[in-house]
Amino acid sequence: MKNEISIGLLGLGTVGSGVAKILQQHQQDLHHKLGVQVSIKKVLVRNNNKERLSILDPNVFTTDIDEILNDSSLDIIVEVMGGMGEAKRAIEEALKAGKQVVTANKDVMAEYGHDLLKLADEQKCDLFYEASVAGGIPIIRTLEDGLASDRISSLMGIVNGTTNFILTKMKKENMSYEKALAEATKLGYAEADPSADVDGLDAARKMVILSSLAFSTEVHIDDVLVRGMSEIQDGDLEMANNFGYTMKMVGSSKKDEDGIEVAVEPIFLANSHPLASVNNEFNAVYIYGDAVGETMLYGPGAGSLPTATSVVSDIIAACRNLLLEVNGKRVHSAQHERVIKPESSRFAKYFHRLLVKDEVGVLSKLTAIYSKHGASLQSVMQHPAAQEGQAELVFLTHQISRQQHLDVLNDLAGTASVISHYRIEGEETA
Ligand SMILES: NC(=O)C1=CN([C@@H]2O[C@H](COP(=O)(O)OP(=O)(O)OC[C@H]3O[C@@H](n4cnc5c(N)ncnc54)[C@H](OP(=O)(O)O)[C@@H]3O)[C@@H](O)[C@H]2O)C=CC1
Ligand SMILES: N[C@@H](CC=O)C(=O)O
Ligand code: NA
Repeated sequence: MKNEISIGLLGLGTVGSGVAKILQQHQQDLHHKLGVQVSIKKVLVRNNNKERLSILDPNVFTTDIDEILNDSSLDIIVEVMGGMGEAKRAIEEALKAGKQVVTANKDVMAEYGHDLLKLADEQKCDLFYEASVAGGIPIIRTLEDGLASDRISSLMGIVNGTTNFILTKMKKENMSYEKALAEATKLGYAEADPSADVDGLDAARKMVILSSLAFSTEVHIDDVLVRGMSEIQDGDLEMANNFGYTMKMVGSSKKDEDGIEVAVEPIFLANSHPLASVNNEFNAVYIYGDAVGETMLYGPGAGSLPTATSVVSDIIAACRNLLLEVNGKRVHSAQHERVIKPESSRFAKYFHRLLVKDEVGVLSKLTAIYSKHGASLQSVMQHPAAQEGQAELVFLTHQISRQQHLDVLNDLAGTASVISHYRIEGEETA
């Protein structure tokens, strides 16, 4: 019977330092819960001249990743380096060496997760990745265990803390986009390359992970429609508010008889929707299951200690499995064939903001385009444009297919310039 479980920690940055703090400061709690000592035996750092966490033994640090991966005395490898190539190799090598792996790396799990989970199954090892999506929120475990009995038909999530922080500051404090991004970066929310956050790729990777789990299907990153923060134009946030909506960067996944659709984009979200009140770096995932109905998980999606709680929760799960000798018992093979919906089968309401010449006949030309594509209009509004002789027109459609939406935008080109356009989710309050 083991009386100590040894950890190799790859990376001591925002998340890694949080993991070290929790493991060191909660030693007694962990010993009580597990009946064994959980010890950090090796820590990978980039160089030895940086100041180190004083709570760690100075002898644990190394700059040689293979010293850790080849150390047969280590039971669990915790990958919190970030990035792709080196992190993926480390996870692979650790699994092949029969070690349990915990990672926070949504980049690797989105791109290579299906194969790595199969390798974990073959090696009878645990590969846990709770922290990879929605930081401190136990969404992976909820989908794998809590809702395992249900059939999930849709997910909608605010799963990127950086962009949610930016949109909150822009709306509530009238802060500039640039200042809000700089603040999110300083607070440790943003990726090493923040373009992954603001261009939507970070959220897209998380939606791949969530959708694959929720629909038991091998969803790929290329299946995700991604639109980033650059789509948002001056005045859009205020316009959303005027119509009873809040702009949010939302990841959404739906599955029905026509297949799966996954998207990450800025949308108009009805103020009455629970996700509309999720602010700052907080995340939330709103799930609809056939049996459970609507349920939502909410919490910090980024930050050192919140994310580290998910990493340590996975470490505890791996420790428990080690002590019971049941590691690698989760079956990860996808149950369903991957069928991705065509644009013509994806339905939503849309917001179109157009700039037109302020002259007679323009409106009838535009409405003719909508009717040509069978796109039913809920409302049309005109606003003064900045430039003399021009006007802004806003069209809100009823539920139309994405194909109709794209066809209308394409035909508008001759009569109007499209300032911005967004999907609308939820019913705005009257
Ligand atoms: N920050 C957050 O809130 C969240 C982060 N994550 C994920 O957690 C992981 C870690 O993120 P985070 O802690 O924020 O990132 P950081 O950049 O803060 O930390 C990564 C650490 O790993 C070190 N490192 C990277 N590669 C190597 C290497 N080859 N050899 C030695 N050291 C290396 C870095 O050193 P150096 O600084 O010298 O480059 C750095 O100290 C990422 O996958 C991220 O996506 C997930 C959820 C939330
Ligand atoms: N950069 C990410 C960190 C957590 O995954 C985010 O902003 O959510
Ligand atoms: Na999580």
